[in-house]
Amino acid sequence: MPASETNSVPASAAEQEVLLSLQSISKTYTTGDVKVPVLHHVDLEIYAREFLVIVGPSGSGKSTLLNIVGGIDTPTEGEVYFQEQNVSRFNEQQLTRYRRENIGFVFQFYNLVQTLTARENVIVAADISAEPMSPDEALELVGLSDRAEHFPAQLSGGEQQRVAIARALVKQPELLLCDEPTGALDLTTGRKILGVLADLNRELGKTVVIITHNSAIGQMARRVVRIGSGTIAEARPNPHPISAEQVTW
Ligand SMILES: Nc1ncnc2c1ncn2[C@@H]1O[C@H](COP(=O)(O)OP(=O)(O)OP(=O)(O)O)[C@@H](O)[C@H]1O
Repeated sequence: MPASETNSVPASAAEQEVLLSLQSISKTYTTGDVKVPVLHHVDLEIYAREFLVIVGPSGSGKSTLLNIVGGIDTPTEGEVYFQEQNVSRFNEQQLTRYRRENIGFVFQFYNLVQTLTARENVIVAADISAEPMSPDEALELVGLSDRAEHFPAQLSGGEQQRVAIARALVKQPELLLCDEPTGALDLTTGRKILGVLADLNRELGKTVVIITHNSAIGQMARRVVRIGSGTIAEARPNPHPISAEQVTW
């Protein structure tokens, strides 16, 4: 695969369709009298069908940002627009529907239900979705059809992460949000998972956002956003993204 085909974000700015927009987002956690300011007036646009990597050190606010994008958390100030909808004004019920219909989450430690097989983990997600794809198709897309009847404990870390990706994907969401998806994996397995995500971006046109402290992963994206101390320190185009197999750390 040529490096230029590693993701499908449009080459020219004029073609870029904004899928989600964060407008002056601030977040302060309050526990009793203690206030922890985490995000400070963050502006960020996520483009439809892009493969975006957000990098930053531990504690810089990456997960908080991703949780706000995904409707798991709400900002203290600012607006979140998904297409034309103001997500930051949604009530709990609307947020639940927003997450179910539009967002697939992939976490560092997979978060699978241990008592369910791979297929059943995917079926649970399909069952609460408006227009799911078939669970078997989702497992096939991540190359795990032959392990569908296995329980998480019978699968390697990389295989469990594939199940988690299938579970995120089965809902047919527009946006896949991945929080340190390779954080618990070795380099070889991590590359395979990144390859699966790049394929879903390129072949199905899914918008993929990866947050990570691992700046090497940024080399795969056409655009890398660097977050530091709760602000966007840099948003940099990468004209020569590399493929997942070429990433090294
Ligand atoms: N619910 C919460 N209540 C209070 N403080 C919180 C809460 N969630 C996160 N924080 C604080 O916000 C800051 C940013 O956390 P966040 O998890 O967003 O960072 P991160 O960049 O994802 O870090 P890491 O890479 O270590 O996961 C940290 O100082 C954290 O302690």
